[in-house]
Amino acid sequence: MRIAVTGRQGQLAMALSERAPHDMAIIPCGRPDLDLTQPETVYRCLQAVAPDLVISAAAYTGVDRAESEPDLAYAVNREGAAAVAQSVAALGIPLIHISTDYVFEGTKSEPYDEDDPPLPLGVYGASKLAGERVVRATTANHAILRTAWVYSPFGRNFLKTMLRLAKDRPTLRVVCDQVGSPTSALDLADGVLAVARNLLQRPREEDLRGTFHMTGAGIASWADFAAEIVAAAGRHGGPGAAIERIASSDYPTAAHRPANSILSNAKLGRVHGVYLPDWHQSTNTVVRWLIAADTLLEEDA
Ligand SMILES: NC(=O)C1=CN([C@@H]2O[C@H](COP(=O)(O)OP(=O)(O)OC[C@H]3O[C@@H](n4cnc5c(N)ncnc54)[C@H](OP(=O)(O)O)[C@@H]3O)[C@@H](O)[C@H]2O)C=CC1
Ligand SMILES: Cc1cn([C@H]2C[C@H](O)[C@@H](COP(=O)(O)OP(=O)(O)O[C@H]3O[C@@H](C)C(=O)[C@@H](O)[C@H]3O)O2)c(=O)[nH]c1=O
Ligand SMILES: [Mg+2]
Repeated sequence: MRIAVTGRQGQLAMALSERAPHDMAIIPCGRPDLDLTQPETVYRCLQAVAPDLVISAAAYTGVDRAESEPDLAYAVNREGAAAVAQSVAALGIPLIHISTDYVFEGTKSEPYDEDDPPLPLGVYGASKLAGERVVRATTANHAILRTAWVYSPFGRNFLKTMLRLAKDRPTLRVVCDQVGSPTSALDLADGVLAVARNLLQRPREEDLRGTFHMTGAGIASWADFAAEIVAAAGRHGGPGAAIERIASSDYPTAAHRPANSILSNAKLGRVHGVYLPDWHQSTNTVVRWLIAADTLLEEDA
């Protein structure tokens, strides 16, 4: 199976290359060959790659930056998604499109289901929701997978920020009134590839198509997640720090974020038979990986 993935250095794109089994070839497609802000490059690139399926992993992911760059956020997350969706429709192949918990307002007291009404609080979430809508309107042969709080050894993420800050500071101030499910990009890659296999092997099953939630098992506040990150760092000889639990009102940011980001993964399990592991163990795995890599770098120097 040939699988084209948009984005080269993105967390999920890197994790997909890392985790793909031998019968799946991952072909990363990125700038300048495939630029989501240049729609004509998208079809040209995907047609040349001639994949069996496309995973749309590239996106504008700067949540705070998007508030002051809405045009670019929409160009990538809506128009770029449209270009990918039109290309897969023309090629007659399935699409896996990745979306986010930030399409929700976060006021529900229970985990969000796929058919709960979205109401994004910021530009990033609104642009991603616009991308979902254009995918649904363009090709029926899709799975939209909403994930959340992605961390990995690659790219930029909260886990790496915490390890970096812990090197310089005795105390990290972290919000405790936003809850969600931290999701390792490596676990996410396994889940996405399992869905890809289902879509390719069962082309006529409509139930496998549509919108699904896919996050790590278990829940945490950002402060809980930070505490687990520094605890894992302590176990593996990394930097230590105390976590001060604060309210979102004491950590002003350009974008508002949902208080409840918890997504129900029940439909994904029932329909696709996919279950991601609990975030605690995966956090430990990623922290250990990063500290080992850092130690190697220091030995090189
Ligand atoms: N990170 C998170 O916490 C979450 C992410 N998501 C969604 O999951 C998906 C994967 O996220 P993640 O891997 O973390 O993203 P990253 O921010 O790590 O990577 C984004 C990727 O998008 C690429 N990209 C940005 N602009 C363009 C463009 N104009 N043309 C082509 N490529 C572009 C980047 O390219 P380059 O390699 O050149 O830099 C990069 O590879 C995204 O759809 C995101 O919205 C959903 C929930 C949580
Ligand atoms: C760095 C830092 C952040 N925070 C807060 C700010 C924010 O409310 C929360 C998370 O901050 P971040 O900016 O790292 O995370 P953020 O960019 O909001 O992460 C989001 O990214 C997009 C792409 C998604 O799709 C979401 O699922 C989610 O993962 O933690 C602290 O309280 N203390 C800190 O030192
Ligand atoms: Mg951020």
